[in-house]
Amino acid sequence: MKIDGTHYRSLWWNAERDVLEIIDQRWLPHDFRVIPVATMQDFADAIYEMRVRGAPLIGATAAYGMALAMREDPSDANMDAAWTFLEKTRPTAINLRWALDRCRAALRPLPQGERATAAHALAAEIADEDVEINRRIGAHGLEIIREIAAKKPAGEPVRLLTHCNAGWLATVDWGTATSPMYQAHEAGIPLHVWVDETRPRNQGALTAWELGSHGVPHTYITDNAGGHLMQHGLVDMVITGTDRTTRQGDVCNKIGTYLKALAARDNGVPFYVALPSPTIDWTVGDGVAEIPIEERNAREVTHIQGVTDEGGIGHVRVTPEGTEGGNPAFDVTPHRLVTGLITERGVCDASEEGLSGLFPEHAQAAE
Ligand SMILES: CSC[C@H]1O[C@H](OP(=O)(O)O)[C@H](O)[C@@H]1O
Repeated sequence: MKIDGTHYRSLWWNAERDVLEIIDQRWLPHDFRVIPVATMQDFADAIYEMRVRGAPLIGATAAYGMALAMREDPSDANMDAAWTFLEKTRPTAINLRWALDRCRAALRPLPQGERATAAHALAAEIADEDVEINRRIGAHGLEIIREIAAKKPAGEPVRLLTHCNAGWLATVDWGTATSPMYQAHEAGIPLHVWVDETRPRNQGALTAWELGSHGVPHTYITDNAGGHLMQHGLVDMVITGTDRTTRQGDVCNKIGTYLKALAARDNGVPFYVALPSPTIDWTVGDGVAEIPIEERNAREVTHIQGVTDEGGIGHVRVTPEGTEGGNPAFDVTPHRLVTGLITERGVCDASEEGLSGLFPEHAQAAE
């Protein structure tokens, strides 16, 4: 992703300072701050406080956290302690556990003296893989956008609606839902993106910041406007990310996604989900019944963050003093409402057959 002409990933290893550096997303879009992640507590805070956020980016961050743990103490006991310490930071995005499990499986068989080097290499590999997975998702999603564009008068934009930020900032690079947008834009296909604000943390502002940096036309809308826009034929396609998709294609994503899917179905608008395979939880069938939904601090709902008149970043309370807030951070869209899953291996139906067709190695393992 380019920021003022400079390419950035969302996290990177600073070899000179021998430390992981991240973009601290808590202050975006108003303030671009890069911070080091130097201790295990820094890693836990970075994930829980959403300094880094987004399922794939959380996974890559956790892998670097395991690498730090192996530098500090490469014992089995510390590996398990690091796994537990990091895994408990956020319960819903499966990429966190996926990355920690992958690290532990790769490191456990190694002599302790080799673990720190191997862990660091694996974290870098997971980050690089994420970039390539998302690039491929973009290429497959581009073809869907291209098909929609071909049916429109020349020059008329393809109108996409997206919820939350499944963008470059939610991954190491490209984004998942935004990758097809970036690639379509670069291919010269006219786009217009309706960007859901996505209360309560307003990750839509991150998406607006990204799209603006990339020159993609967009409009920031309230979460409740999408159904109206679809009713009036102003949306050609909905595309979102996911934090965990089950083997039968149920999609867990930011709270409010389910409502968008319902409106899309009611208005005949295709609803696609950009799905990197590490976000598939092959152990879960029924997402509504089985996926743990993170309940975050009510202050995220009772207050809102923004730039104050003095130019600083502050919070204001939007509710009466003493009003209780409820803050489930995700919901689950049943696979019946999903038009298709855009993975790095291609597009498939949101079904066990669809996913096992693209990922037979997992289907066989489950038998
Ligand atoms: C590419 S996955 C992004 C996914 O993660 C977001 O959640 P959060 O901002 O709480 O980490 C949101 O659900 C996005 O769709």
